Amino acid sequence: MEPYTTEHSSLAATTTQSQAQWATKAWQLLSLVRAQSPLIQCITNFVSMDLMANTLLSAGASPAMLHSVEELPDFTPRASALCVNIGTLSPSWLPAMKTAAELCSSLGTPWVLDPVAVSASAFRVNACLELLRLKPTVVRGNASEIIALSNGVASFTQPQNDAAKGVDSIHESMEAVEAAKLLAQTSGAIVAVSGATDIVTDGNQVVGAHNGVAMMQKITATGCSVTALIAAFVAVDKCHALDATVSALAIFGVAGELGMKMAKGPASLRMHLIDALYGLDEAASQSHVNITNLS
Ligand SMILES: Nc1ncnc2c1ncn2[C@@H]1O[C@H](COP(=O)(O)OP(=O)(O)OP(=O)(O)O)[C@@H](O)[C@H]1O
Ligand SMILES: Cc1ncsc1CCO
Ligand SMILES: [Mg+2]
Repeated sequence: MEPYTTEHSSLAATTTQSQAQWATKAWQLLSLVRAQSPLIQCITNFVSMDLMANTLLSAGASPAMLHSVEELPDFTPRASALCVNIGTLSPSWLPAMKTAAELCSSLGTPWVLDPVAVSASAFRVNACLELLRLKPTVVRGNASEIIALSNGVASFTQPQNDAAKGVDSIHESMEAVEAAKLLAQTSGAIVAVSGATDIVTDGNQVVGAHNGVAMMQKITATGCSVTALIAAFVAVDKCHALDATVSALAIFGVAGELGMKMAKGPASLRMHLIDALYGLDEAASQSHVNITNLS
């Protein structure tokens, strides 16, 4: 296999990549994660810690769930990327999230924000707006979260998200394309919307990953976990954050598809998805990764 490095110009982001080229890229980035085992600091919710850490491990990365503000000056500079997730946010956690994000931004370390249930409260919206000011490399949410956050950024108020169901989306990802583009333009982040088609945009280019199975929504924290996987992929290809983001989403989706062949329901899918991610090979990547340029 031809080695993939950030200097590898033939695989630089373009709007005209074929599906086969995207599949090659996704496989090469997964291979880089396995080879480099980037240290990924996760400041995340209590629900997701286990699945997130196991997702990172099975992909070849090295997770560390450190969130004490006292440790950040020592530890965060050693991380290759940071994942911040507000799922079970409380006031005592926010300073650590902000301090870690500030450290990463000042060090040029990529960091990724997951705005879980952002429309649930004014506290969450304000926390996300403060975190967005610290320049995340990527924001990944479900469609309802990205629509709400994009509206919140535009109006600087708590979004009216009439029927949001807590952490679960009530919108399809394709409904959030314009909100994602606006959020990317206003924040400077790559924005990813998970769903049947995962949408990724830099505010101009829009790419879709058409992998995964619907039952992944029935396992809590699959979204949180793919956000951490995005952090691992961006860690090994900092210069192409859009490509790394869509590759991580596609690879996680492929693991879901392969895992589903052996699963009987959400609990066994959770186990088989992790096994499939661990064992995913080049042939499966080439035949299953389904990324297309949507604009
Ligand atoms: N209808 C679907 N078909 C295929 N894959 C899907 C579908 N919906 C979601 N997924 C996949 O499931 C994973 C989780 O996405 P989801 O949108 O459910 O995240 P989320 O709502 O943030 O989850 P959580 O908050 O529980 O972590 C992603 O990898 C996504 O691609
Ligand atoms: C269920 C749940 N509640 C807060 S965070 C979380 C995990 C999925 O986002
Ligand atoms: Mg979520």
